[in-house]
Parts: sequence; structure tokens; C-alpha cells
Amino acid sequence: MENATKAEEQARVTAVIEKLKARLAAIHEQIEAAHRETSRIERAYGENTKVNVTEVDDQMETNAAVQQQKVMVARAVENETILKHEGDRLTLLADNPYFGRIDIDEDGEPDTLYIGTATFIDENGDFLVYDWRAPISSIYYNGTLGDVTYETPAGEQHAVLKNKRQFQIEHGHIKTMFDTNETVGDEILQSVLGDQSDEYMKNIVATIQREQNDIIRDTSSDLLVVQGVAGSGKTSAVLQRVAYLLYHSRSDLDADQMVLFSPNRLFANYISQVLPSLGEKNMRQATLFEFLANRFTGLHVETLFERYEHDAAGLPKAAETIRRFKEAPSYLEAIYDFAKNPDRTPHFIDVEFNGETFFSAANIAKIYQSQPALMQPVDKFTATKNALIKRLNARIHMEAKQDWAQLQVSDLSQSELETLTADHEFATGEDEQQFVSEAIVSKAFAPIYDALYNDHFYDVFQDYQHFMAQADAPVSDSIWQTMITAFSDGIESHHLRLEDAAPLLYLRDLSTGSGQNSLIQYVFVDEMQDFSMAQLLYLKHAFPKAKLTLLGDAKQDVFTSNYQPSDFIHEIKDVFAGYKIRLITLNKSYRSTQPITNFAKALLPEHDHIQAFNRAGDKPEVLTVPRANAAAALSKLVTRLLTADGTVAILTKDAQTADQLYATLKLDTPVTLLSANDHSLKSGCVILPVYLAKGLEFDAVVGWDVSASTYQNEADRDILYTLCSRALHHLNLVALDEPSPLITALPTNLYRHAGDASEARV
Ligand SMILES: Nc1ncnc2c1ncn2[C@@H]1O[C@H](COP(=O)(O)OP(=O)(O)OP(=O)(O)O)[C@@H](O)[C@H]1O
Repeated sequence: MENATKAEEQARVTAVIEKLKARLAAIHEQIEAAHRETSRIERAYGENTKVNVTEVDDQMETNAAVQQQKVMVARAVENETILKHEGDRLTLLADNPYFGRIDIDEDGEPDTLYIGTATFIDENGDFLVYDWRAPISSIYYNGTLGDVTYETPAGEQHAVLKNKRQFQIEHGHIKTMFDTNETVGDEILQSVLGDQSDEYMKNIVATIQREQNDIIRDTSSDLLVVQGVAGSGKTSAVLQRVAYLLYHSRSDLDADQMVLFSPNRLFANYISQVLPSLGEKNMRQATLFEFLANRFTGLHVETLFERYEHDAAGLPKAAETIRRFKEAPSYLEAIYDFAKNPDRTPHFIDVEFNGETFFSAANIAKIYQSQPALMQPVDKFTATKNALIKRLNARIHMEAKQDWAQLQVSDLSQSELETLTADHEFATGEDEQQFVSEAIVSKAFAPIYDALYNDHFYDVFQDYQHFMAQADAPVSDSIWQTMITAFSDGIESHHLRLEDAAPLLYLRDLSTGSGQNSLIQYVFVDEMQDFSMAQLLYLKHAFPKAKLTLLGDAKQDVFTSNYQPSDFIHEIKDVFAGYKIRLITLNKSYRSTQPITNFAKALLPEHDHIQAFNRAGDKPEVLTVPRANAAAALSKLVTRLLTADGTVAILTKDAQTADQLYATLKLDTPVTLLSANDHSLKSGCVILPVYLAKGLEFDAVVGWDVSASTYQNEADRDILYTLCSRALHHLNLVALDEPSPLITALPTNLYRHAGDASEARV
């Protein structure tokens, strides 16, 4: 590009930054003024409340004044918040105001637009920077030169795209600048992807690719399913999608109304800076385990990781059959039929108080059965609950007349009495006496009320056992019965298997009419292949108003590849029948260098669709060492890798191996062992089991013990593929004695073979 053009562009960058700085200074002053105003009103508000409140007239006057002051404070605070938000957004632009430029011709009018992470309008109302999410900005991501269209609230608009220019600007200086006809030219993407990894994931708005853009800007699907190969930008796309949706529904969508189910806690922390870097609040995040555990207080719900480790010791055929049966949508459908059966009475239990039965299970069942036969079971349940609360209130009313309650009333101090009767008026002293006495009894009976309110008169675990006892068992009766007994024993010792969690919640929700959250508008599931169909079906039920985005890669099926066929897109279509479904496939892998992606994909039997992004690098290395020399060879290798790479992750097949390695590995620098309870990533050398590395990436990956004895089955392919695809720049696999047959079967031109660590080149 001509130097003159670059100089002109640089002059514009400098001018925009000047204006940004001036605006930021003005905002800063306004914030200070707004803050002073808020404090002033708050002080006055404090004074005003000190009026005599014992006289009724004064009290009313004070209330009105207080209300008025409250409104003023709220307004002042809101004003301050808006200014702060504006300041934060513009601060994001101050170093790097934009990354793209488009020259268009609309209705014969030429126009030049610059695109960045937020909008910046100068004092004359001119758009110096357009937000990347503005309708017209989609031309930058989608359009090739020539005729283009873009969607606006007023309908489709036409324009001619004359030129598209990309910038890399750092600290106010243009580093690189290209004119391109592509979505984003390879040069800039290569430069971005070639960087060292960070503790936090970065936003990708400057380099979004066309198919990723489709995911980000989809607003019409009820269910968006993204099947993308490892490193294809699924997680990135979904995070920018959240930012996009927030921008376009500012007035009626809040980040709190969106939930992302993430694979582990490390991942949750890893992605936590993307939305703030775009000036947006983070959505809610939970792992499936946290979501389930929250709903089963007092029980330990098995985690996916625990189950994986347990399965590694051997999963008996019958246990596998039962698990498949319970994780299928038909199992939840059977629960639905069971719960909706008009002839069934849920399993009620006694409500105890002070060691005595307050409401007996038999009586509760009688109330339930006395409801009109045509009533829905869930309405019968609610009617039963209301009837019990009514009986409790009647009992409180009676009990309040008893001597013990009356005695307690007379023991109250004047101030206790005033607190209890505040805001109430009584016609007679007797009325007041009865009111206070009932308040005292209510307090004493609060545990009963809580038990009723929280449905503790219903035992879902017993009910679930009744359900299982009448289900069409997929195994022999005796095995099925043994499983039911094991379930019951598990509950006794406060343990719940993962496969029973979603079915139990579903039964409880359907029986009691609780558990649904209609406020959530969007649910995102990352690593959908880790979810069973039953769990997805449960999420659909739990968030009835939400649009869903499911992201996954059937080939990174670490947890279920040993017992579940991995193509479940088909099943999803059945489960979500009636939804407006869109399926987007991402085949290009951006994370790793070309040699690493080519190696990783060759591990999969079907891999032609996977395309490596064109980034050069060293071939992966397979190092085979005698078991006795392994520890020394590993420390030599890691030490060498650390001279080039900021983060070297040693990935093991299970947690036990990671623990052992951590105890024995001797390095001159600190080593971090990461477990399921860790929240944040560290740089340097980290050791973790491969399943915890899901969704993460590291400058260099060392696959530990990739030996014939460890990775031997077909099911291990997915695990090995996941492991290899975590590497950005370097991949080294260490085999003890003999490499896995999954590796020796690969074409030898895909990797370098090293017999000893000293030969392994970095
Ligand atoms: N358009 C893009 N521009 C710049 N970087 C990108 C782009 N798309 C993806 N990347 C980078 O590629 C890497 C992989 O992206 P991401 O983690 O979103 O992929 P994924 O499909 O969720 O991966 P996986 O399933 O393997 O965990 C990240 O470092 C991300 O920043």
C-alpha cells in the first residue's frame, strides 16, 4: 500500500484518538459533577428522614418527601452509571479506535465508514467509528466487493462495496494495513493466531470469519446448533453472539437473562474477559454439575469427571445398557407419562414437628385424592399444598388462644410489641392481643410452614423408585431391581448418580409445578457432546422461554465415546421437534498450526472435512522413551519447550496420573497441578487431565504416556484428538516403551519421531 495512504490513515487515527481523549476528559468531569450531585441529594435525603415520625400527619408528609428524594437519588445514580458506561466504552477505543474501513456507495452517495468495538460520534453528530454490531457493519464481515445487502430494522438495504481495508492499530499507531476482498485477509489472522496464549481468551471482532458471523448474527432461530471441529471458533462465536444480542435488544434483554453452560470452572474463568473487553457484562455461567448440585442440596451429585475416572476401571455391560436407557429422551417421556397419570398419588411423607407427626402422609394423600378427578396432577398437588397451609393457619389461630402463647405475649417488652404491631391498626385491644399471639405461634411453627412451602411433604426419591419399578427395564428384572436398591442406598448415603439427576428433577418439577425459570431468554451449551439427550431435554423444560444455542464437536467426545454413538444431531432434531432449528457447520480449524491440525485430524477415521488454517509451524514430535527414563526425559523436554513457549501443558489421561507426575516431575521452574476445583489458569508448566483441558488452549502441549498400554481402544481416539487439538504452536507426545497403535498407524510424514528427549527439537 502506498505510503501516502498510510500517512493519511495514520493522521486520521491520531485525530480520532485526540477527539476520544477530549471526550473522555469531559466525561470524567461530568462523572465527578454527577457524583457530587448524588452525594448532595443523599445527604439531604438523610436530613429529611430525621423528621418526627410519631405524628401521623408528619409521617405522611415525610413519606412523600422521602419518595421524592428517592426518585431524585435514583435519577442521579442512573445518570452517573450512564456516564461511567460511556466512559468505559470509549476507553476501550482510546488505544485502538478501529480495525476496519469500508467504502460504499449507497443510492449514488459515496460514504466511508470505520468499524471498531463501539460507536463514537463527534460533537457535530458525525460517526467517527461504527460499532461492529451496527447493521451496516455486517458488510465488513459478509461482503465481497460489488453489490451487497444488509439487514436493518426497516428491511433489506442495498449498497455497492468499493473497498474494504483492515488495520492492526496498537497504542495509536497503525502496525499493518491491507486492502482485501476477503472477509478478513489471512495475513492479519496469521499474525493474531501466531501470538502466545494468554490467561484469558481474547475477543475476535476484528477478524470474524463469514460462517462465524452467521452464528453471531442469527436472531431468528429457536435452536441454533453449531457442529464445529476443534479450534473452529465455536466458543468465540458464541461469546461475540452474546455481545451482539445484547446490543440489538438493549431495552428488553439483560446479560442476567442469558446462561452459558461451560465444561469446567477453568474454562469459565478463561472466557471471563471477552465480554468486558467489548464493553458488555458477562452472562450467567454454570457447569452442569453446579446447576444440578444447586438443585439437590445435601446430596453429592456425581460429576462427569468422577464418572469418567470410575468408568476407566471398567464399565460393565449391564451398567452401560442402563445408562444409555436413562440418558435417552424416551426415559424422560416415560417420566412425563408417569407424572401425568391421573390415577397416581405422589409419594407423600409425614410432616414432623417437635418429634411428632403434624400432618400424616396418609392424610396428605387423602387431601390429594379428594381433588376433582379431572384436575391436572400438578394442580392437585398445588391444591393439596394450599389446603395444608390453610390447615396450618387454622391451627395457628387456635393455638394462639392457648395459655403458652398468651403467656409469651405478656412477656414481651414494649419495643418488641411495637415492632410486631408496626404498620397495623386494631379496632380493639383483644384484636391486637390475638394478632400478636398469632405472630408468636407462627414464628414457633415456621419450620412447618417452610416444609410445606418447600414441598418437603413429597418424597421424590421414593416416587422415582416407584417409577423405575414399573418402567420397561432394558435388562433382566433382577439386575434392574439391584440397580433400584443401589439407587436407594446411594440416596441413604447422600450420593446421586449423574444419570439419575435430570430424570429426578424432571419428575419433581412435573409433580410439584416448580423448577422452571421463564426469565431466561437465551441458553448456550458449550461442549454439547458432553450432555445426554435427557439432560438437554431437561434444560428445554427448565428454561421454557429460552432460545437455545448448542455448540459441540462430536469428535471431542471424551466422556461417552465408550458407550454412546456420537452422531446425535439427528436425535436433537427429534427432541426439539417444533423448534425453528438451524444447523451451522464449522470445518476450518484456527487454533493450531497447520502441521498440528493435520496430525490431529489424521487420528480420526473420517476427517476430510477438517481444514487446517494456513499457519506454519514445526511438525508434532513423538518421543518414545523407556519407562525407567521417562521422568528425566520429560523434564528435559519441558525445560526446552519453556524457552520458546509461555505455557506448556502436560496432559494426562486421568487425574491419578496427573497427581503422580506432579509428585515426581523435577523442574527448575514452578509446576502447577490443576484439578476440577481450580478456577484459574497459570502460565509456565501446568499438569492436568485431558478432560479438564476441554475448551482451553496452550502454547505447547505435551501428551503424557501416549503409550500402547494407555491409548489402545477405538474410544481413545476422541480423547487423543482432543488432547492434540489443545496445542497452539507445539505438540509433543511422549510414549513409554511403545507408542499407541493409534499413532503408529498414522502416515509418518505427519510427525517427527524422536527416540530420546535430547533429539526432540523445538
Ligand atoms: N475469526 C477468528 N479470529 C481470530 N482468532 C480466532 C478466530 N476464530 C477462532 N479463533 C481463535 O482460535 C482459537 C479457538 O477458538 P475457540 O476456542 O473459540 O474454538 P472452539 O471451536 O470452541 O474450540 P474447541 O472445541 O476445540 O474447544 C482461539 O484462540 C480463538 O481466539
